[in-house]
Amino acid sequence: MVLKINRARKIEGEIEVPGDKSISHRSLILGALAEGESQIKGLLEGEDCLCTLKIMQQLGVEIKKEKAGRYLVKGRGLNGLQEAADVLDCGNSGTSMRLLTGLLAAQDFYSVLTGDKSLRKRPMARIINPLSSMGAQIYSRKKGLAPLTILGTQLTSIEYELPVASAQLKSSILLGALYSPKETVIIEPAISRDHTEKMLQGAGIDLQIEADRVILPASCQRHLNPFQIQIPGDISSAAFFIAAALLAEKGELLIKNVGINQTRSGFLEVAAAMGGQIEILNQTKAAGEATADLLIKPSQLKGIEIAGDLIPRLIDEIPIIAVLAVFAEGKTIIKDAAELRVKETDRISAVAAEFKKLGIKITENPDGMEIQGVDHLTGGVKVESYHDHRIAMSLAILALRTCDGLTIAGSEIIKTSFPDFKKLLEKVMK
Ligand SMILES: O=C(O)C1=C[C@@H](OP(=O)(O)O)[C@@H](O)[C@H](O)C1
Ligand SMILES: C=C(OP(=O)(O)O)C(=O)O
Repeated sequence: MVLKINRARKIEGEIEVPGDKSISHRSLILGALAEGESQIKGLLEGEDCLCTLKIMQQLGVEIKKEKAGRYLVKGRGLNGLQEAADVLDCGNSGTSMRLLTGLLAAQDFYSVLTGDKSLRKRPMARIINPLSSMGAQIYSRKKGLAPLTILGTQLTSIEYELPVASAQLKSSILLGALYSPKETVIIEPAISRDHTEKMLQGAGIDLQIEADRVILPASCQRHLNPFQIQIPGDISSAAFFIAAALLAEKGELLIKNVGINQTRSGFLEVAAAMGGQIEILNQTKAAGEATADLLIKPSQLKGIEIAGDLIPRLIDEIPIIAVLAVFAEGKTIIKDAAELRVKETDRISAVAAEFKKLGIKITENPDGMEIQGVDHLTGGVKVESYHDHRIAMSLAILALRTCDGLTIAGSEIIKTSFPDFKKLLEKVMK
């Protein structure tokens, strides 16, 4: 599917973005493991989360849709999942595959997890290795690639230092560790998103969080309480609209009810450091997660350096930060972000290749990129999504500042995380 986006000088209005993708996956999984019925409001109905939803149903969990975004999950307890009759398809979703592998490794049945062409190229050895040390029996294609075959078994605990700051890896180990009576310790090289920890604690699991580690104390009898959750708007989706409003010439955009959890909100810090005018209003907490309304005004941006521990706190926002950098004065340098090479596509080379088509000066480095700001972009060319939703949406926002717009090929992939992206963008383009 091809998406044509034209120049927009004014971005204005009041919107809400769909529910947080990370929290949506976790609500479905943890709801299924709870003892009783959980109610989820604001679930993201993007394809990634719908894959998790379908897999939980295949594992015997009853999940009822009451209305848009509102679901009842009939939890079966930690030991109530059933063997699925078929292969479990994670589609494009790394979160589904990595979290569910940890969970399924500890069940007393056999499972096979697969995914689309992109997911079958993404590294799974990072979860297979620690889970195998816990006793898991997981078989993969060469180099740890999916499909994965899992012969569920009793897992033991682990003390493990993560080789990368990855919330998927941390969560995968934690889900498996719930089934071990011994203590598990996970040490992080830098803080990654902590939704799993917050939600497990919220469901009554004793979990200790220290500066660089998460500890699941020994326990013979763990169980999860059912919960009610209102999922906040996804800051990773909001980032596209924040960028559109910052780069506009005129207007003002209010985005209501966005999750601003500290471990996720690095984008807001970067946008502010670049000179972006973003007011954080009506801060509150919903289900342990900080939320706020964001008021964004057109801003003159300047280039900065982005590196170190900040990277995991904005990892999915780097393609859209690269778009901000194109229209910032001076140079923006992004370092320590080699993880971008193993996302839905290699996001460093995808951004570099597509920006070069537009005449933007960008240098690709092994762990990041350097972008020189421009005054003016002609556009009028066809660019590619690389089957990556965040690349497609970043290019759509870039198009708003080109004279002749852009045509984005492969835009159907946007539905993995933001099905109404185009509709919402058209609503605020004036
Ligand atoms: O745990 C999660 O929900 C996610 C963690 C991040 O991946 P990594 O754990 O691979 O960094 C992020 O890129 C992904 O979109 C969602
Ligand atoms: C990397 C992403 O997701 P996942 O790893 O779940 O495919 C993303 O949404 O940008």
